[in-house]
Amino acid sequence: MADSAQAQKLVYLVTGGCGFLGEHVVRMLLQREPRLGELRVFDRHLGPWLEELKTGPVRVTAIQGDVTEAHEVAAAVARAHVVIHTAGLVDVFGRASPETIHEVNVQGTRNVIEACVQTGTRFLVYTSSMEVVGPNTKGHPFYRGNEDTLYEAVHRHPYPCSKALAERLVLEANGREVHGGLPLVTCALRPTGIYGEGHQIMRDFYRQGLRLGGWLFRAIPASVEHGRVYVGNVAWMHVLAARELERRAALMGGQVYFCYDGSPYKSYEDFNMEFLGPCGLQLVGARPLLPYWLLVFLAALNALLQWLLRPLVLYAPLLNPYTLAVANTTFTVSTDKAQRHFGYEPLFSWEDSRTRTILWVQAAGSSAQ
Ligand SMILES: NC(=O)C1=CN([C@@H]2O[C@H](COP(=O)(O)OP(=O)(O)OC[C@H]3O[C@@H](n4cnc5c(N)ncnc54)[C@H](O)[C@@H]3O)[C@@H](O)[C@H]2O)C=CC1
Ligand SMILES: C[C@H](CCCC(C)(C)O)[C@H]1CC[C@H]2[C@@H]3[C@H](O)CC4=CC(=O)CC[C@]4(C)[C@H]3CC[C@]12C
Repeated sequence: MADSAQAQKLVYLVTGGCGFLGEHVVRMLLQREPRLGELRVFDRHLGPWLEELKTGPVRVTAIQGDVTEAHEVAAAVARAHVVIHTAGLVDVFGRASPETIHEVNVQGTRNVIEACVQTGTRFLVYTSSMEVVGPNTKGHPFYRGNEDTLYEAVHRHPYPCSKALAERLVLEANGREVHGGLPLVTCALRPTGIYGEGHQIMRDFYRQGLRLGGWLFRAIPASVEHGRVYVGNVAWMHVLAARELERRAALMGGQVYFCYDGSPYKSYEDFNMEFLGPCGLQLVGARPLLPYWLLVFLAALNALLQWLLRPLVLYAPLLNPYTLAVANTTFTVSTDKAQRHFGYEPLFSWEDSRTRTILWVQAAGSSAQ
């Protein structure tokens, strides 16, 4: 990736490239990375849509593999210039065991780092999460904070614990000598709640609203702000960070960046209504319909039922003590660090992001009828 080799075509690897974010990163690279020569898409479950990408000018290599298998990761990383590591087990509902979440998110990330070191890949962008910071177990608000905001990050849930550990591994690996003698350059991007085309929870809320005759019921006070960011902008930020890591290695290496764009600050439910409203749903209640103590009780009941039923069936509803705490705690970011460090500007305006998401919800909803 030296200046003298401007014309050199680069090999990129995207782990988790068939997930919600990963697919957008893959498509964004193909559209907006002129130096791309080969794109390797690594995932445990490959999507059929990859086939259509194989007919374009860039060589697209689909690799079915598991990040917890070090040899599979090493084979995929070999001779890649850049790795974008988005693969992860996103589970805050108790579907997977804490051990599995740790294995995929922490050991999987360790495998990616070691593969870079062994094979001589120098540039690694890691998809971290706002959850690395908070909300913490004490429910402290994080109001329009940035990467330097002091906040007591206390985690107990396996998902944020695993993301925090993995992020630390990635940042500590910055500067390690890779095969060939040059230093590894790493950075971590921390999206807040991502929305956009492919967002399964949004689709589930839409279907639930349709089942309830077009109504959704407010559970969280409108005053609780929740940070959200459009998937296209998160993908764009990954592409830009990956592109700039070499030129700005001294500045960007070992750094974290929140993902942000022009999406408005709103409560989780009011924000969802920006898309679900135009699709015909209504949110009932200016205030939560149930008292908070009752939600806490129901969340605890769900947790108990999940535990009791586990030997028989997987019971994993949206409401549990952890999701309630996250949804009910203000967490919003306000920063320009990515702009200052690598020239990031959102590619999609809020209006574009909103329109694209509405069209997707409508299509996803009608295909479910
Ligand atoms: N969805 C969100 O709101 C946020 C997500 N993130 C992070 O973004 C990344 C992507 O998340 P999403 O796209 O939402 O999730 P997703 O579940 O849609 O995508 C994750 C992808 O990783 C793959 N994967 C899982 N385990 C694997 C394994 N053992 N080996 C290989 N591939 C494996 C899955 O098959 C899937 O395609 C994750 O690292 C997540 O922690 C961060 C902040 C917010
Ligand atoms: C499922 C929650 C909303 C339901 C609340 C209820 C039952 C009261 O209506 C979601 C609220 C906030 C979401 C999380 C947040 O966006 C931050 C995240 C970051 C990640 O890295 C992964 C996903 C998530 C934890 C996200 C998960 C769903 C919510 C808890």
